Amino acid sequence: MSDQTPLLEGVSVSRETLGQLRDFSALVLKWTQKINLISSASEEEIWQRHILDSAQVYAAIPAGFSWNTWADFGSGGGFPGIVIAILASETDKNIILVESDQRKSTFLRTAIRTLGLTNVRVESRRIEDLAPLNADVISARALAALDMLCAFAAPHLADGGICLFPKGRRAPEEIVAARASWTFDLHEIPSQSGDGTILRLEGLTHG
Ligand SMILES: C[S@@+](CC[C@H](N)C(=O)[O-])C[C@H]1O[C@@H](n2cnc3c(N)ncnc32)[C@H](O)[C@@H]1O
Repeated sequence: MSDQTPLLEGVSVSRETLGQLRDFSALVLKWTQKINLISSASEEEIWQRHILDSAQVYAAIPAGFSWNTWADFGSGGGFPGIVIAILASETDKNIILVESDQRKSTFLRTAIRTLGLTNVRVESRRIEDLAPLNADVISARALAALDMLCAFAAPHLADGGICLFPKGRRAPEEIVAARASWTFDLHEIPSQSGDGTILRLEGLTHG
């Protein structure tokens, strides 16, 4: 394996992986001119606000936690799902991207093909219509409020599975609202790329 370059705290990547992240970033910038994949379109911004922001979701996996299947809900332009697939591309793990918008799903499949990723597939349908995924990790960025994310995730979590949800300033209110219907152990991991938090939920159950 080639030398590792630090991407952010807890994540170092090979030169090949760094190249794939750059290629993906260029692909998003190209496609976002036609379909609205991200709000900010400058090259510098995409790296900080989207690539690194997604990479830190990967870094939020607890040390020693063993996983095989990661599902990313509402993947949109591939954040964090494609970034996770790139970071895990040198492992034997499986990533599932769930995205209901057909044009975005087409983009995701194009990115997977262009980057030569073999560890990731797209479910082009609504989360509500999925058969149980039995995922060890479920992520979702900018998809819904926390109580709704819990409802989306619960049927698809494997025993001992965890959720990773990046959140902004409204996190405290969303946590209170979610606790009215859901029980979970919560770890709040400060963002390295902005002023948000990654919420890590363990032991999610209804009630
Ligand atoms: C605001 S975008 C966020 C995209 C990406 N996660 C990001 O952070 O850049 C939300 C995405 O979720 C998708 N989406 C919304 N509701 C969904 C559902 N019920 N099932 C599957 N995808 C959904 C939308 O099509 C959209 O692409």
